[in-house]
Amino acid sequence: MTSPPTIGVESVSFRTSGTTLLDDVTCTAPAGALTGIIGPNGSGKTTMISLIARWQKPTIGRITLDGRPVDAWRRRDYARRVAAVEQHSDTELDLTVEQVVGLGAIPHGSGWGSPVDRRTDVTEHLDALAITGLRHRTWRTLSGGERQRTHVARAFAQRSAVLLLDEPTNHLDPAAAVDLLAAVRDSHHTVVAALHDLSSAAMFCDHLVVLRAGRIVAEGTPDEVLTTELLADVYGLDAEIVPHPRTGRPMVVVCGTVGEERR
Ligand SMILES: Nc1ncnc2c1ncn2[C@@H]1O[C@H](COP(=O)(O)OP(=O)(O)OP(=O)(O)O)[C@@H](O)[C@H]1O
Repeated sequence: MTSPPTIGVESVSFRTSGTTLLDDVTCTAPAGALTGIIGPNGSGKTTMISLIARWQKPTIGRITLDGRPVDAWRRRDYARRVAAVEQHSDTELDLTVEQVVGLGAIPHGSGWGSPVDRRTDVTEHLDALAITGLRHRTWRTLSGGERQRTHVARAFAQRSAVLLLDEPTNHLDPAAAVDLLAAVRDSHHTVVAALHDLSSAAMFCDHLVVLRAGRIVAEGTPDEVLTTELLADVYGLDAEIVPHPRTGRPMVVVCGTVGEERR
């Protein structure tokens, strides 16, 4: 794996079908860190991931890896450098878990069903996501959470420097969600993850970017960003931020919602 880059989003706007989905967004995902993109439904998190993944192009502005614009890479080289897991990614083919994870190596030219070192590689990623026991299970027999973990193992197998994850803890039970985010955080990728769960964002992210209606509202460490005022303003949540009794990291304690007048 090459060294993880810093991702720069520079004055990016994205418009489609006459609608502005992102409006003059500037933010950074620091190298080797886990950056969480948070914000209410429809605030532009998936759009941001799709632009960094190069699935769509910004209408204005640019996105860079270590200062180099993302469109400067050939498609195959970019696929080696950046692995992405979509929110509703699925596969039509009824592959086994081992084969799906092996698909991650395709940008490197080896594909699945190949030699012993590839099997070892796949085993390592199955272990990291605690799905070794599912190795020979076929896709259609997997639960939502098992599919999600398989997709992340596939992204690990891509041996890229950047991981883009759209709601990676979707479908996961609490322990599986914690294990997945811990594995991602410890993976030494530059990670950008769209997250809904504020407790997970507070616990695992090094850096947070907050979106509302396609605009950046705040950016910084969880300590800097997660405040009672911000959660009331952006989400309409009545919440307290208290230090975690063991780690000291901020913890979001939701008490209810606030009235319209406070938003
Ligand atoms: N092709 C499109 N044309 C018009 N509007 C779109 C299009 N695609 C997405 N949108 C709108 O853009 C906004 C941002 O969508 P996006 O999926 O990026 O939000 P999100 O923050 O990921 O939402 P969620 O948390 O619900 O997944 C939403 O209001 C969505 O309805």
